[in-house]
Amino acid sequence: KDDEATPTLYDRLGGVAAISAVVDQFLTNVVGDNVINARFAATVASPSRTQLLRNNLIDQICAGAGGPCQYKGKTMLESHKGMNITQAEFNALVGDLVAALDKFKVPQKEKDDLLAILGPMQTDIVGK
Ligand code: HEM
Repeated sequence: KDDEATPTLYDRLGGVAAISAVVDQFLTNVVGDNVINARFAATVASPSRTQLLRNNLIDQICAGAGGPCQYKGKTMLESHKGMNITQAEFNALVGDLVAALDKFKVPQKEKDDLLAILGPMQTDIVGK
């Protein structure tokens, strides 16, 4: 029966409102993270650009988790090409995301499931 099906990660995370709150905390963490915040200086200096990144991240996580959103941004390869992002920078960003998930007490299973969606994107982001 439908209502006995395993809920999607989207539902288990708490829907788009909960995802938006995590993304906002994540962006706050990134801005305070000296390992990577210089990468986002131009973004943070522009409210419209910050807004676009926020919306793209929410849509990306919502859609990846099986929610009713559509990611409208560039591919991960396109958006990070030419940046030469290091593994250490990638790990720092993931750490900022985990800290945001922890702040909202997202359970280990849901953290693992989300990181399993985002982790493989590393191949299109690091060293490009
Ligand atoms: C799993 C890891 C990551 C994900 C899911 C991710 C996701 C995204 C998304 C959705 C965008 C917007 C694409 C668009 O504008 O169409 C973006 C842009 C960007 N990302 Fe990442 N990213 C990741 C890792 C990183 C890392 C490690 C860095 C650098 C330390 C980084 C730096 C940037 C920058 C500077 C932009 C451009 C923002 C702007 O247009 O103002 N990303 N990323």
